Amino acid sequence: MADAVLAVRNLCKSFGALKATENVSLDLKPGEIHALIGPNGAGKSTLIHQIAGTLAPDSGDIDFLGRPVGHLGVVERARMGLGRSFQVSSLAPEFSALRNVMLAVQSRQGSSFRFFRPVMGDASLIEPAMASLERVGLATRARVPAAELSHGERRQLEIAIALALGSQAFLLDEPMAGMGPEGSRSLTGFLDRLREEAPILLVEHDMDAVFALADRVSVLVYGRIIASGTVDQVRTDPEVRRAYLGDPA
Ligand SMILES: Nc1ncnc2c1ncn2[C@@H]1O[C@H](COP(=O)(O)OP(=O)(O)OP(=O)(O)O)[C@@H](O)[C@H]1O
Repeated sequence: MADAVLAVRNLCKSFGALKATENVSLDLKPGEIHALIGPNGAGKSTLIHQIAGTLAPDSGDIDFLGRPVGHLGVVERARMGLGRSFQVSSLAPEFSALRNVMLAVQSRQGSSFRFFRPVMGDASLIEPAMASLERVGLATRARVPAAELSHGERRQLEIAIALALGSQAFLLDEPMAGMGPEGSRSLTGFLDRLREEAPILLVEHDMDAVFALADRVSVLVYGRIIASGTVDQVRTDPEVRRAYLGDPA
């Protein structure tokens, strides 16, 4: 798949006798949301960990932006623009939204000579940080401490940070977790726009969100992908209905 941003081929990972990832192949193309769904314990998080680099696969290949990344650590993959978000919160709650993003811009610039300079007065940090906040629709909330933002706004702030760090693809593990119906709806609208910034591999149990957002859906059961296709293809697949969605008949 020449134009895939992310390509996973024949990935395998066992924990003792348990095959948590069994020969999984999938890809992520520019501009798309590819949802990964499946019952509890299917191996979704284990797969995301292997792609992000926090867990080593037993075998298989991972290519990102056309380069093999399987041998790289999590920090190197993140530096290349593989952005994982929402499970390990990187926010400093007492700092404003702006300051949180400025710290990300500063770490991307990686210039240690800035160390003794006050972050808040530094125009070369403010401009790109405000631009990231604007991209996620949080510019008007720039001065609000992260702790005072709503749950959904904190998700947006995490994405602004990921964008400031140069993310070229997002690995989102259950972004809707802990959100009420209104929060879920507004985060769904946000993710719908975010795909234009970078494609998203989305692990999510909220089927309303998945069916509203996904260009493609892959269904993972006991570590294996049992179906992959459009929302309609997957929804009507008899094996998927049996194994996961529940057949009303
Ligand atoms: N470090 C580990 N050591 C041993 N077994 C593990 C480890 N991590 C995960 N597992 C097992 O691997 C399987 C897949 O777990 P995983 O958390 O990836 O599933 P999941 O699809 O993300 O589940 P959920 O939807 O509940 O988050 C489970 O049986 C789990 O108990």
